[in-house]
Amino acid sequence: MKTALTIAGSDSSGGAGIQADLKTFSALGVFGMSVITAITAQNTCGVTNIRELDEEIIADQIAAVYDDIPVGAVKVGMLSSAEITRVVAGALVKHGAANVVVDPVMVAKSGSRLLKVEAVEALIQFLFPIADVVTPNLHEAAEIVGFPVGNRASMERAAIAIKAMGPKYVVVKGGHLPGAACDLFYDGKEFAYLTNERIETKHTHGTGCTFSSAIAAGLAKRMPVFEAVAVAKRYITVAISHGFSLGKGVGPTHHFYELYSQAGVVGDGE
Ligand SMILES: Nc1ncnc2c1ncn2[C@@H]1O[C@H](COP(=O)(O)OP(=O)(O)O)[C@@H](O)[C@H]1O
Ligand SMILES: Cc1ncc(COP(=O)(O)O)c(N)n1
Repeated sequence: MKTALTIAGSDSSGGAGIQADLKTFSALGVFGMSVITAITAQNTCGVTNIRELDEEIIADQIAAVYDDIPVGAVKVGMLSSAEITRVVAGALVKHGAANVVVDPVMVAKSGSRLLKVEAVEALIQFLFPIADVVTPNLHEAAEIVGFPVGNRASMERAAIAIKAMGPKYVVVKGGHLPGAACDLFYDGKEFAYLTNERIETKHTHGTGCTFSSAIAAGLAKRMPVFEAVAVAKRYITVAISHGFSLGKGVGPTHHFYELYSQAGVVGDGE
């Protein structure tokens, strides 16, 4: 059985964070494990409270998993603070983590901050150098590089600047661009665009979490990185096209094994 670990925040409404990650792992036929960094009181309308866990229990969760179970890939999501970021990076180094996907989660779709402004520097300093893939959206890319990112030319400049911070691959997500949903993949040499038609829906809660977990699932299945990203792009497109209205606000993406096997996104799940 292939395994993947998510290190992220809990979303009580089940659409994003740890919950979206575990649903994605399951739908893609990978055994999911989780380390919780923070608990959000959250629903489709927004985040009403955040409680960070202390660094000791975060490090102990990571040790409990790595000391016992082979981890095929790890996805890192919400880290909340600079201290948590440092502890997670240190633990991943200590345990020799491989196939590290970092989704630099900063702000929820509803506008609440999920990573303190002063923690962005720690993310760049401690986690980017050990990341295989980093997956910023346009807003996160801009906050990381310090210039606006809003079209293909600036996405390419941002990808080059982020690559120089240490990750092996960068995917700048263009979900917030006008027009097609166009993501930029950069390996340090060439750019490749992964493009799908924009799906007209407001139900996009958890899209970034789902996409980065799907990449981790592909890496856990030992796919080459570009293939894992391409499969994740197909997965997120199907997940958004079956997104649905739940609650009063922004509904979630859909994760259902049968759907993905019919769409040819997953095999037999090994
Ligand atoms: N309306 C949409 N239609 C199709 N794909 C989308 C749509 N919105 C986002 N995506 C895709 O979903 C993934 C997550 O992107 P994005 O929304 O930019 O990230 P985040 O959730 O971190 O803000 C990307 O592959 C992006 O292209
Ligand atoms: C706990 C948690 N983690 C991450 C997100 C970002 O969600 P999205 O994938 O919609 O950007 C979120 N809303 N809550």
